[in-house]
Order: sequence, then C-alpha cells, then structure tokens
Amino acid sequence: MIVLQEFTKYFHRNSINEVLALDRISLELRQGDFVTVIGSNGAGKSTLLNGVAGTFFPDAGRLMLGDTDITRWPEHRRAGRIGRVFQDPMLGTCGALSIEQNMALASRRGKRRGLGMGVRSGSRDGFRAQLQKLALGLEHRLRDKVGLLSGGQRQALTMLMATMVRPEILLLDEHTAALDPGTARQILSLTRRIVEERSLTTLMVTHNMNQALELGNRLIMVHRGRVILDVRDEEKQRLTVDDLLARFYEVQGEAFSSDRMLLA
Ligand SMILES: Nc1ncnc2c1ncn2[C@@H]1O[C@H](COP(=O)(O)OP(=O)(O)OP(=O)(O)O)[C@@H](O)[C@H]1O
Repeated sequence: MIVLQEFTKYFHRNSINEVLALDRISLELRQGDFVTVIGSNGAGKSTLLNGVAGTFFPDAGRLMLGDTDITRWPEHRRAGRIGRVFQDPMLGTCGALSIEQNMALASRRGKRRGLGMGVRSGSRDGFRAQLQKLALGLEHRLRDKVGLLSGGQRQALTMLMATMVRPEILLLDEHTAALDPGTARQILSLTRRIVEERSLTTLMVTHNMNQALELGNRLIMVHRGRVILDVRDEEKQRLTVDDLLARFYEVQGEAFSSDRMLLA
C-alpha cells in the first residue's frame, strides 16, 4: 500500500514565479491498484510521479510505502522498491551496454553489492526466457547493444527491467506517447500483462483518455495540483470519454472564470 498525505510541492517558492504544483494531495493506493492518471498540461501529473520517486522532497505532507515513512528517503534509497518507465525510451536503458548487461544491472536494482555489469551464465537463461515472452526476438540478441534497438523494443525492455525486481509501485509516465500507434498498443498490452500477472500497484500517466479508461481499475484526474476525480471499479467502467471531456471543460471553465475574477 502507498499513501500520500497532504503531499505538497511548490516550485520557486516565495518568488514571483511560484507554482503550487501539488496542492495537499491525499491518495491511498491499495495493493494491486492500477491507477490511470489524466489531467491537462501542467496539472501536476509528472510532479506527482516525481514526488513518489523521490526526485524532490515535498514542502509538506508525508509519503508512506507500506508501514515505512519514506518522505525523506533520497531517490537512490527508494530505487529498489520503485520501478519507473519514462516517455523517452532512451531513459530507462543504457544504449552503450548490451541487452544482457542492462538486464543484469536491473536484476540488482536496489542491492548494495555487485553493481558490476558482469552476467552470470545462470542468469542468462532467465533473461532469455523473460525476453522470449516479449515475442520480439530479443532473446536471440542478448549481446547486442541496446542502442541498436528500435524505440518500441527498447521500451519493451525497459518495462521488463523496471519490473524484474518486483517494485512496490510501478510509475509509468506517458510511456507509450513517443511510439507509433501500433507499437504503443503492443507496449500497452505488455503493460497490462505484466501488471496483472504480478498484481503490481501502478500509477500510469496518460493523455490518451481511451487508454485511461481501458486500462486499470481506477482513474484519477489531476487539475492544478489537486485530485478532482477519483473513480474505481464499476464506476470507472461506466465512464466514457465524453464524461471525461465534460469534466475537463467544466474545470477549465472554472479556472478561466477564476482567472478573470483575479484579473478584474
Ligand atoms: N522543475 C520545475 N521547476 C519549475 N516548475 C516546474 C518544474 N516541474 C514542473 N513545474 C511546474 O509545475 C506544474 C506541474 O507540472 P507537471 O510537469 O507536473 O505537469 P503535467 O501534468 O505532467 O503536465 P504535462 O501533461 O504537460 O506533462 C507546471 O506549472 C510546471 O510548469
């Protein structure tokens, strides 16, 4: 279980450029919750994921992972417990290393010892078996440099690597947005399979409302650093893209009128 309590983040605090990116967010993710996160540009979605990953410490509030308060844990200390996939396929893997070296590093994520990139022959069979499940032929290319792979292949490998050490939470930040539609669909079905098979607690940011409705058991909408919609299970299944668009327009209208009031 992961719990955010009144989690708050400002950028450029006490300056003319101050932004309240997360405004006292309280959110409780149950074990196995697969939450899709939507919201307009600048709503605070990536900041939410960065806050959980530990890219920064919040200005106020707490973050609990199970029974542990990790609010002040630096990013590297959380790494063994959190998996992350970014929009850019280049970010999750090292292009200069081979597929098996990347996987060896991922399999040791969060462990203190043995950070070398040597690959034990025993591990190699396991890597091959995992790659086979991707059905991309990568199991025959263990020694190829990852830099030679396509964006989609690289993102599939990143998904695998982010979940090799079972993460207590998986963070997916628009991880299919840079891919062509066909490849994006493949990565999404891989995502669904990995998350469901292993019952991973997941936060997935997407701008694609169909994706947000199709995947996961729960959906949240973020607006101006706050969660303004939080639906799960049957209620989520009943939602349509039109419902979501209506909610978007409603809050944007509200934002617009409050801006006008401020400017008046
Ligand atoms: N490092 C930073 N320094 C200053 N301001 C930042 C920083 N990161 C984010 N912000 C601001 O915080 C707010 C939330 O940004 P965030 O990137 O979380 O939005 P988002 O919902 O992910 O948007 P998008 O869909 O456009 O990626 C925005 O106003 C943004 O400009």
